[in-house]
Amino acid sequence: MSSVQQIPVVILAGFLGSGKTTLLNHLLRSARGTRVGVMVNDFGSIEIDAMTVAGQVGSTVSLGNGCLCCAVDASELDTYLEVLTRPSSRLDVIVIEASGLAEPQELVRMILASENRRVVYGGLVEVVDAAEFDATRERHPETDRHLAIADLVVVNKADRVGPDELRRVHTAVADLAGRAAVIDAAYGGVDPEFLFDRAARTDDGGPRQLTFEDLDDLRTDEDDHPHAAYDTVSFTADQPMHPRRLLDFLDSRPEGLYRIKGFVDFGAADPANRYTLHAVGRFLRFHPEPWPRGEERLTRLVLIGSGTDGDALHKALDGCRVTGPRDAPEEHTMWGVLRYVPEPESGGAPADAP
Ligand SMILES: Nc1nc2c(ncn2[C@@H]2O[C@H](COP(=O)(O)OP(=O)(O)OP(=O)(O)O)[C@@H](O)[C@H]2O)c(=O)[nH]1
Repeated sequence: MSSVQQIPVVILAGFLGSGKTTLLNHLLRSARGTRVGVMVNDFGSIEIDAMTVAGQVGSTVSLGNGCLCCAVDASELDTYLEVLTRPSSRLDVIVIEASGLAEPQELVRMILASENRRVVYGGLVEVVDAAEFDATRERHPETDRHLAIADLVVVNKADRVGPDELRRVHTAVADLAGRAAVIDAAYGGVDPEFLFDRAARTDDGGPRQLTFEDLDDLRTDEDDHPHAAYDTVSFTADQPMHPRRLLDFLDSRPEGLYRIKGFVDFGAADPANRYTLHAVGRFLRFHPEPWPRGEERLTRLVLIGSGTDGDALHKALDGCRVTGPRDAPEEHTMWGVLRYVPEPESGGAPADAP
């Protein structure tokens, strides 16, 4: 199977004035080497001046720091995704800022249904104004529905409420948000790592290659991002993983476990391929690709969440290892995994749409 470099598409939603643009500007500023493609409804609020505008063609703006912005409405979405996912755009992630009034599930559906093979859904991020939460819910009862389908909720404007009120809002949001991770922030100050992988880019600007240094090198220096506390767990195994047990683990992954990424070795169940695992919120995909020649057969995963129990996650993953010949997976156990492999011709959504 030929592998196609897939680009996560993250949808950023939230009510008018909740702080979406502020968060986006923060992400653009702190993305460092990662090339971010941005789609917004209008350029007005993006601090284009803060960056060097390298060139502008039609409604696409190419920014000096490697970002690409375009102004879209829904009918143009596919066209712009097509442009932004071209290898020549060399983007690592695309963020779509939904307008404050947009129904985010429509956008999520469009991304999941995209026939563009280079597109992979990167999650729905909902921004909530901590100081206006009750009032917003009252005026917009659909808030509850939006939170229920989010993969990550940012309780923004933490600076505008006291610690007790922040805790109360956080808890109320977490109750509504189901399995989404919930993080508090001021001025959108979330670690970009929560939304996308930092690119391990070679100096020649060549295509991005995810390395294990990249996976392991998750910053945890909270001084940098006081409001973005999260936990990461790295897991490595040199025994193959049991497909059914790993799927059981993934199907019941705990609340707050926002992202899982890495490679899985299923051993004799598919000796030819390693499986790239990409989970964001409730979204889960496996992408098989032939083992690179000479590559050590290891499973390596990084799990990122907020309020998760690292020891318990480690233990649960340890329990997914194949312990010996008598523990060999039964016939057909890979079928469960293959349900989460996109169809080669569509790249669309196989098992789980939100
Ligand atoms: N005090 C405080 N103000 C914030 C914070 N985040 C954003 N703001 C301010 O809130 C206002 C709205 O922020 P935006 O980022 O424009 O919000 P938005 O969700 O993009 O708004 P729309 O584009 O209208 O939907 C701006 O004046 C921001 O400076 C925060 O954490 N604390």
